[in-house]
Amino acid sequence: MDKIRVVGGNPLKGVIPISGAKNAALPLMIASLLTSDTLTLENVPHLADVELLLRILGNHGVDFSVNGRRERQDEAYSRTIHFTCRTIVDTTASYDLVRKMRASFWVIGPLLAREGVARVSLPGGCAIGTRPVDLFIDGLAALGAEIDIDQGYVEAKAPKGGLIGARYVFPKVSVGATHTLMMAATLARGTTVLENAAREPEVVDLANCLKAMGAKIEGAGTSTITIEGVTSLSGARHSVLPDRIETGTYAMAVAMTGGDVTLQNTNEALLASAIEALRAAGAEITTTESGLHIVGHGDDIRPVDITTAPFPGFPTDLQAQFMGLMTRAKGVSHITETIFENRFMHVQELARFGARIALSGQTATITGTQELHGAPVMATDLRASVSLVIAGLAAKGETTVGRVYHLDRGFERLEEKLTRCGAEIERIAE
Ligand SMILES: CC(=O)N[C@H]1[C@@H](OP(=O)(O)OP(=O)(O)OC[C@H]2O[C@@H](n3ccc(=O)[nH]c3=O)[C@H](O)[C@@H]2O)O[C@H](CO)[C@@H](O)[C@@H]1O
Ligand SMILES: C=C(OP(=O)(O)O)C(=O)O
Repeated sequence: MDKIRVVGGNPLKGVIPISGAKNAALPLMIASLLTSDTLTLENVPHLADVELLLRILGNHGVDFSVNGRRERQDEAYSRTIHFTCRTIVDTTASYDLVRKMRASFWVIGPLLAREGVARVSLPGGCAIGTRPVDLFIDGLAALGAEIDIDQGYVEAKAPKGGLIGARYVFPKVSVGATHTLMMAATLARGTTVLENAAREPEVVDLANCLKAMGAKIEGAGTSTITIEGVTSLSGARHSVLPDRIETGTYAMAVAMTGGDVTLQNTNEALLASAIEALRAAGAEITTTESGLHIVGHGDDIRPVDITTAPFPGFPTDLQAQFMGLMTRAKGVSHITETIFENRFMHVQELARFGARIALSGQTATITGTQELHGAPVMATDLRASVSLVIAGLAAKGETTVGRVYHLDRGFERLEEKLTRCGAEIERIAE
């Protein structure tokens, strides 16, 4: 199993191109199941989750072809992928594949909408909480689907004539259930109104792509989304939006190492709450023509309290990285996690660097220390693992991070991007 070796102490300096967002690319790829025409997606990141979803979609009957492109060294490796699903050949998504990635469960919406039937294994994904699927089941049932759970599979059947538009109020904000119900409703008869819907930029990106395919959707980006069903969708060409979590992660790495970096192909509006927290911590952040310029003061980080919340709140996917930053703050900070009940697995690993963190319920209290020391640590999930890499960049001495397959799920060319900014980081094959 590969490891990442980091020797800390170098401030990051240079340019980092931001890739297309994993969490937008996945639902966009799934949308290809809704049409027999070709959906072309540009700026698709090269990640393990994307490759796995290509396999899953292939099993359902999606043909795809990939064009790679990288014109300049400082550009992200941007891929354009053409997806064509002339007919759905299998409406079952198996345990073997779906258990590896939460988002693969979302195929249930398009399969049901287009074929009237779907059998999808209960999902897996990062072990950051129990992550039930009750909202998907209740929402699809509101659209008229009959749903059973049998042997770990959700079996869904649409009424004769297809799903029927309805009003559904999410009892809790869910990104995945919003994506899934929005996709399902595009081909339902009549109007669907989703209330208390997720407002994440990835939901807006999916809605924009679905609209380009002929769907009638209003209100994406607000908590009420209205979808008027159409009889069929066509192909389209769409570019995946920039990865706001990758943006925030590198911004925090720069703040923590006291660097000076331009993040290209991204924008502040995607992560305003995280930028506000970074500024409060002392990082200087300005908007450039095509991205953000960050200057960090690694020995002068101010403590900042944050609480994670659905967009536009502070993203849970940046919580671990912000905790890494706070371990070097001059004072005490508090981080409260409200989205996932078990998303503090990085705490015991950060402690190996000499960080002082106390946990009480859903709140971590971090007492900053000026000096972190490199250590062997273990990645536990995607965002936790990158918090260990950035702590390693700021620590004195050598760090090795085990189980890097977590990182490969969501960070495109991490070592390359960091090396080009002066970091001493390499992958060791074992
Ligand atoms: C691939 C992808 O885009 N993953 C993101 C997505 O995950 P994902 O879509 O899985 O997260 P959700 O927004 O659904 O989860 C939010 C909360 O709702 C709960 N819930 C969700 C569905 C349900 O049926 N019942 C229920 O109780 C979850 O357990 C969690 O406590 O949004 C999360 C929250 O921003 C991010 O951390 C993930 O990176
Ligand atoms: C938690 C994440 O992914 P998933 O929802 O696929 O587990 C993530 O992207 O941080």
